[in-house]
Amino acid sequence: MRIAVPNKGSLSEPTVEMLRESGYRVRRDSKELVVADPDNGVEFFYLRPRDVALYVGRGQVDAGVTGRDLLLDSGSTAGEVMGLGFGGSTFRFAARAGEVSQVGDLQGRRVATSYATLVADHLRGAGVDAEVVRLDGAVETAIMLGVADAIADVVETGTTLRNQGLTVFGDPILRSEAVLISAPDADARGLDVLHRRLTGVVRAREYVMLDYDCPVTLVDQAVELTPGLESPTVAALHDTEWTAVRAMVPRGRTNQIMDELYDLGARAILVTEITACRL
Ligand SMILES: Nc1ncnc2c1ncn2[C@@H]1O[C@H](COP(=O)(O)OP(=O)(O)OP(=O)(O)O)[C@@H](O)[C@H]1O
Ligand SMILES: O=P(O)(O)OC[C@H]1O[C@H](OP(=O)(O)OP(=O)(O)O)[C@H](O)[C@@H]1O
Ligand SMILES: [Mg+2]
Repeated sequence: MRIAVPNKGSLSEPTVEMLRESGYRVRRDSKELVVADPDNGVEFFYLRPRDVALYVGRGQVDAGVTGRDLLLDSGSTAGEVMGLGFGGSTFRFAARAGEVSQVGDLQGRRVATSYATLVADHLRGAGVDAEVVRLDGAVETAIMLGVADAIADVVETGTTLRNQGLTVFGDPILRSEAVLISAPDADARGLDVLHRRLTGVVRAREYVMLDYDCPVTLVDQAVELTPGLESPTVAALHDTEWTAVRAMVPRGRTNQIMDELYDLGARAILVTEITACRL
């Protein structure tokens, strides 16, 4: 089983971290390009994020991690297996405020981007005939320097656009995140294990483990707030008027649930991270 991993850029470190949490061997320094993990029967290839989809699409590696936007721009036949919940961004058009306000206004004009295939496909789909100017990066500057009338680029916080006095227009072209991709003829067993392990980490990040003590008389109300997955663990305490409850709760609601439990009368409410799981 061969797996491609981004060697640089925004997706690299979070991917390495996720693979580590999934029990795989990862590189020790950023110059290592190939890492053998014989215990798991895997070889990792650290490649440019943009090249991952090409290798996977040609079947030279079985699977890889890249951005959905990079996958679509590559034109590769690799397929998306799952979203990994990090590296989130939107892909958007932007221009100087007032100059271009909808995609139709791009007719006959110039759009700078590092994602030329993705943008050309989108413009074609919208029936707009515009010149796509392919740049390597820092595309926000292309308007100021007179190379383009608009840009299409990754927007995460929007800081880069704001700094250049640019405003987004039109609907987002794409919502992207890091994705696991696979070759059509990938090693099915290896891919299955990888998929399951990554899912275990992605799901674990969506939850935390909550432990608390609750008066026995209130336990039914408490477990309504923390129903867990199948059912919460309810265990006896030495003091028979109290009981201990343990349940997974959605991470995003942790503090709200803690407040509600406290108001109800629960005490010693503790939150613990879950690093991996099989649900
Ligand atoms: N703030 C961000 N800037 C750029 N890409 C981002 C950002 N957040 C998430 N991404 C995602 O990272 C991928 C691009 O990674 P890539 O390594 O090519 O560029 P990068 O992170 O901008 O690195 P660099 O430009 O320094 O080489 C895309 O899938 C993109 O959606
Ligand atoms: O919305 P923001 O949080 O500002 O992030 C988006 C910016 O970050 C990336 O640039 P990067 O730093 O990778 O430089 P590059 O354009 O040279 O790739 C991307 O191309 C945008 O310019
Ligand atoms: Mg970049």
